[in-house]
Amino acid sequence: MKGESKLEKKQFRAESKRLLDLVINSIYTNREIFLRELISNASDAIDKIYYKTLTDENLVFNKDDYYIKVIPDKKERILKISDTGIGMTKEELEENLGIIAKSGSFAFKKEHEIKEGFDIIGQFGVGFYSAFMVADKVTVITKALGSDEAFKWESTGVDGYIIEPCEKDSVGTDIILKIKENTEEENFDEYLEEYRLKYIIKKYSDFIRYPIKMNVTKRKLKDGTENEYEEYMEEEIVNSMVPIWRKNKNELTKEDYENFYSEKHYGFDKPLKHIHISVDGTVRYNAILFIPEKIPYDFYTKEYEKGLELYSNGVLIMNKCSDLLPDYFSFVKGMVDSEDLSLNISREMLQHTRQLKFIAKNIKNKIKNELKNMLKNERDKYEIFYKSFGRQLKYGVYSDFGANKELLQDLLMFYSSKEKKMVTLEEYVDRMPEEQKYIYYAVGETNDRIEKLPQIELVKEKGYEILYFTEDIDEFAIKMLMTYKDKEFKSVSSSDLGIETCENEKDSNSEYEGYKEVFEYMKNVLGDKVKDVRISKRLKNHPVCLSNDGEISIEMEKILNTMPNSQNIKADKILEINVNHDIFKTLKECFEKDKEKLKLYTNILYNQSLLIEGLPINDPVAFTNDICKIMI
Ligand SMILES: Nc1ncnc2c1ncn2[C@@H]1O[C@H](COP(=O)(O)OP(=O)(O)OP(=O)(O)O)[C@@H](O)[C@H]1O
Repeated sequence: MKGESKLEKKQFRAESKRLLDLVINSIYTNREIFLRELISNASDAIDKIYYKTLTDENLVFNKDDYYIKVIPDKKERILKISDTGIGMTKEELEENLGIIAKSGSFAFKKEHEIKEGFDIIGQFGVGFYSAFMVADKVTVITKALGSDEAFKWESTGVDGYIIEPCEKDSVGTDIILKIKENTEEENFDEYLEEYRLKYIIKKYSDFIRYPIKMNVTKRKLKDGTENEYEEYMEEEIVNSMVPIWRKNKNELTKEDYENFYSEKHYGFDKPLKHIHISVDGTVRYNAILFIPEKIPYDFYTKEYEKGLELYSNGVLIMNKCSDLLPDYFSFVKGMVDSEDLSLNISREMLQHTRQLKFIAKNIKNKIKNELKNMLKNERDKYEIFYKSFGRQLKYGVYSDFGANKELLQDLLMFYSSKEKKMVTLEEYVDRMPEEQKYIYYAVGETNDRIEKLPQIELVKEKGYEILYFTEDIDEFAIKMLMTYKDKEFKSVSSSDLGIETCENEKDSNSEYEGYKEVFEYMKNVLGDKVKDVRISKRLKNHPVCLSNDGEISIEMEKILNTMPNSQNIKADKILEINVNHDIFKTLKECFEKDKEKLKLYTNILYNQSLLIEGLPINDPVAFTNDICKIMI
């Protein structure tokens, strides 16, 4: 044996050199994942032993004998990752670590025709080399199952590797990394720090199914003293092994989910609702999703990143996989773990999105159903949710040209003039009187302000319910929706309300005929500020209001004009005059006797109608001067 121990320095194969360079410099965006890769390899190696014991009756798998140990040595700048897995023979060392991108695990899988339910993570054969991102030199000491020889593989990177026999007592593999010296840009010391290693293990490998052990520093009171402490080392299992999402729902309490929510830093609040999904179909996956109670501070900003954590068989692949959530459910937090994902080489992105698409669609429906159930059975909770995230659902109705409106329409709620609380569209439509043609809504800054709008008088008098829209997005979403259960939406400010007034049309028209000139004159005074001046059919007590013709409402004009690059979009405004109000007599008198006064009054009335609408007055100084003129 010893006679053979001539140093065999071998070159990596040519294509491997280039690949090694690629691994070290560009495949991974984050150095710390080297530990995830090495731990995944160790876990695979233990899986392989386990698999052998299933098929070889001479072997027994004693769970306690199988673990991974991470041992940092700050002084020597050494980080060692040991496992009690299957180990490698000399040939396997040569094959697996001499040719980059040759995955022994993939070959093992093929060779043993591994069936469902038994999963080995490695498949590309590059993970191991990520060690060179943090180490100058990597040494592998390994003894294969069933062999009494051990071998050492050593490399400092692109210049090749050596393999020589060595001593090792037990079956398994030690990966020994000589950690690089710090540079100006990079702090490599952190990969020797206990707390940092623990953090990385927890982050990426918490759910590896074998124990990952580490000796950790603890403190205790020194014997015979009252306040002197001494440090000692104790072995600890760092990972939690069985992930909560693989547990049976019945075993878990609300607190378990809440703890998971805060451990994972999904939010500082308590989740309003959790959804635990286990799917065992064509694509198998487990997921735990949360609907938060409170809006994350950056939720309605550009900085907010939606997405779910994505695990492949217990190993974290992506922190925020945005493809898993549609924008309208971007408030959902949580994770997905699947055994069936096709990963790409760095495990950072997914090569094929078919499985991911399937999972995303599934998740979307689950969230929708959960929200529907909440709305039906836990109304108070739903209202809390809606207060925080209702706006996002409305954006969902509006965006993508209304592609998701059907899915979301039953989740919408608005404040009702009648019920004095939030109601759904279904509730509104179900109690509509038979003769009511439209779903009426009014737009304003607050419910109180809408309540006082002159425009709502007629609809209210008719006894019809009005939905109050107080958020910018509301009217845009509703315009996209167009109808709900075949009922069209109608703004109380639109020129045609579709309500038959009590006075017959002829009467009011003849009245209009009589005063046509007055309105024509007023229209001329206002020029193109308004499209028309008309008799109001909706006003009961108030003298004037604005309404609009066409698709763009006055509220929409307001919102559109606050946007960058707004094209000064204008609603077609109608100045409506209440002919039953005394003001009308005054206007008529002025028309006959004092045209200058009629001009003055017209401008004042117009500006008043703007104020009621919450629109800016073009010339506030002129307006106050006009008011003064009538005071003196
Ligand atoms: N600790 C270990 N014990 C036994 N064999 C190992 C160990 N580490 C690596 N190997 C062998 O070396 C091969 C190459 O490892 P490497 O991490 O480069 O690729 P992989 O795990 O197969 O794929 P991936 O790129 O997905 O990580 C593995 O497939 C495995 O056969």
